[in-house]
Amino acid sequence: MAGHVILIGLPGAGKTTVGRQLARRLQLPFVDSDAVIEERLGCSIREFFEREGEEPFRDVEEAVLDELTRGESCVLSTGGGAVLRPANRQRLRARGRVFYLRSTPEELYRRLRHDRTRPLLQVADPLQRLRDLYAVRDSLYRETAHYVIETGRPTVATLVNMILMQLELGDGAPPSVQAQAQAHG
Ligand SMILES: Nc1ncnc2c1ncn2[C@@H]1O[C@H](COP(=O)(O)OP(=O)(O)OP(=O)(O)O)[C@@H](O)[C@H]1O
Ligand SMILES: O=C(O)C1=C[C@@H](O)[C@@H](O)[C@H](O)C1
Ligand SMILES: [Mg+2]
Repeated sequence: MAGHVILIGLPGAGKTTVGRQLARRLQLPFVDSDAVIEERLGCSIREFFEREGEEPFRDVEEAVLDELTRGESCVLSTGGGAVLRPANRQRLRARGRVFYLRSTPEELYRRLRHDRTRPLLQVADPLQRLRDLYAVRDSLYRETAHYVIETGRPTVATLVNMILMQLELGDGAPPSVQAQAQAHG
């Protein structure tokens, strides 16, 4: 199977965790755009955010996403904010099969409540922050994605299988089949 498999979703959605296992199953390289960005910046995203602010970070992110989606086929785990810029949304959708790993803000909070690495969540009320991010971004993820995968209950291994199943359905799968498969989440 040629082409990029691209995972999008909020912080904690499982893009890195699911992406690594999926890449193993597909025998494709796994690439985490946040890791590539940090390599390029020579510091953590958190440090860069604190020093330079969000827009300079988004500029680097857009350039890296453009580069990675023009490169060799891989499973690409994107940063949570990758869908914020229209140019990113168009490129991701045009250059790969895009999966939105969807979770509720409450579930994401349970997964990340002890995390100190995600800059957007270093606030007094991280749950409210996740709710705010979800309110803004859910529609952007849906607009970008070819498939929505509900991640609340299945194990990571099951999620990987669900994605593999969707990939085997291929580009020509009728919307009703896709919707049915989505509903199994
Ligand atoms: N489907 C899942 N069920 C339960 N826990 C999960 C699931 N997916 C991921 N996790 C856990 O949630 C945490 C965050 O997962 P992960 O780092 O993969 O998210 P991410 O989408 O890559 O986040 P970010 O956008 O911040 O990089 C990890 O501790 C991971 O083990
Ligand atoms: O949700 C976001 O906007 C972000 C998520 C992370 O993956 C990083 O890309 C960065 O911390 C920004
Ligand atoms: Mg990640």
